[in-house]
Amino acid sequence: MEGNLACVGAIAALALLLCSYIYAAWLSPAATRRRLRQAGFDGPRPSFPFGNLPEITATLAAAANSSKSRALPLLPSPSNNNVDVHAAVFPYFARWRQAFGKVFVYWLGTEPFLYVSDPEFLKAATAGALGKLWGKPDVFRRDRMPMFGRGLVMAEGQEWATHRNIIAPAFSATNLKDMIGVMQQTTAKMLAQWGDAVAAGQSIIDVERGVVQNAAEIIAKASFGIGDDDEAGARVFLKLQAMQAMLFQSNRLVGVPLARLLHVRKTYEAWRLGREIDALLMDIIDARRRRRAQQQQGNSSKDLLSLLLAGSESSAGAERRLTTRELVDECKTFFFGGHETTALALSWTLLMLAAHPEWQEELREEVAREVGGDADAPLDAAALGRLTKMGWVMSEVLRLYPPSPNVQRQALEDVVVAAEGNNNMVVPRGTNMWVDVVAMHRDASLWGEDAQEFRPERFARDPVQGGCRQRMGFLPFGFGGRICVGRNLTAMEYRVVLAMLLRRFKVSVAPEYRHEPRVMLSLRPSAGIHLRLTAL
Ligand code: HEM
Repeated sequence: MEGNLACVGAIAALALLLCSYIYAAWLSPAATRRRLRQAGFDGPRPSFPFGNLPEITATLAAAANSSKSRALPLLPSPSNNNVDVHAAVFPYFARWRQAFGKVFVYWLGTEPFLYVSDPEFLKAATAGALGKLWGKPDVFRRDRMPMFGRGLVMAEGQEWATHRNIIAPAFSATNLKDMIGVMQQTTAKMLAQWGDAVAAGQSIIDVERGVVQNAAEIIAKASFGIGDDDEAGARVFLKLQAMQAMLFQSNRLVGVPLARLLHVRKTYEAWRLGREIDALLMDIIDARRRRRAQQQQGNSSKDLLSLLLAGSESSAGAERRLTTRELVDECKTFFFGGHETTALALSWTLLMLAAHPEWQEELREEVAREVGGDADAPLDAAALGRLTKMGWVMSEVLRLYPPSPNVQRQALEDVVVAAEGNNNMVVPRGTNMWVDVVAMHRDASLWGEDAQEFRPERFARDPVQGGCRQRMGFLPFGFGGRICVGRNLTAMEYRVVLAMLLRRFKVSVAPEYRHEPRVMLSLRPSAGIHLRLTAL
């Protein structure tokens, strides 16, 4: 009798599981699809359970197969003016945009995505009070957990607001000034290595590789004060890099039900490495807390971790202290969110300056004028702040090659978007939004006929928007309350590294460089950026 009851119980539990699976994987997406169609959103036809992933994969494979002939010209020429980076990195979006316009719906597995490359629509859907109706997509949360944990990038609601209030002040101009020394010291090491290579006759350098490694070291030192001779720090740094490499390789079927089962080994590996990193960071943080307590606030460290510890203990941030666990996640967030993005901005800049020697010379002159020519003298924040032309160049590079090529949201509630002619459109709760930053940044209807060209002077006329015809058309750091918290740190690091480099070397494009930008989380070169360096 008891055996029968247990059997019935197990069958009922299984049936319940099956029903909830059918609801989540099939019925609920089908209802959302109907509602999106009724609201007037068109798009390519999805199939169950992969959505539009097969078409995305096939388009990318076709592009990769013909990649030998697909290198783009760096500059348009009479024989080849196909400089359309957007079509090269997102061929499927480029095709769907032609068919369905700048706003449409596509599906990753059973997850609906509202594709947006129209700044007017974006404003109508997110401005003012509507901003609160959008959170971060659940579908990416699990995949990104090993990198960001519950850090600021992933936090929601009151939790996010509390963390942001404690973290934002750490990135103030005054605090960042104290990090210039670390940036200068680390960069000097990289430049010395390049100098040795050039002196030994190896003048062609993959600058992307060096700049990424340099940025990783800077962020590790700036975030949690890891010194060159710090053993625990060095271990955590190597493991963070290993985790980055591993997550990078796993090409997951986002949104496809049960697809995680295909990646059990990688998921386990990421989890194991994640636990090791967490344990090392916890030790570092606990030791720092103890040191702070002994020195009674007299700690001389000026890294982000110290500032967060101080911020979460001071009266200004007294709503709540960040726990050690939360601090671990924030340190990881700074590492994964902060170094590669900054390094890519710098790498693409070096390429642009190599291809536009007149701008390279302009910046070199500006550095000599404002910062001085002594390569060993300490840099100061005021002088770096006067590098106006360098600021235009940074904005123009972030426009043409935004390291974060998209921004994502998910509707926490039904969102009513006011459309033309009083036709309100309802975006159903749970719908994800994919803002195609690359498409908007290269749209001739927003930027003019020279949209594909490198013209930093557009930011001389309009330093904030670069002359973009719509307010939300330039979004290298995202938008709204969730705009990148680290953008001032990036601006500072960019100026330090570029000023030091331009004083020491001239750069030109090496014959082996192939211009094949691609997207793997970030917008990056396919095989490094090879430049010829000439010592000055
Ligand atoms: C060129 C460099 C960088 C780029 C292009 C970039 C881009 C972005 C973008 C697009 C977002 C999402 C904004 C949104 O959802 O609307 C973001 C958020 C964020 N970034 Fe950056 N970022 C850069 C540098 C950094 C640095 C140096 C750090 C820290 C050290 C950092 C930390 C963060 C954090 C913590 C968030 C989450 C903010 C929140 O949700 O409140 N980023 N960044």
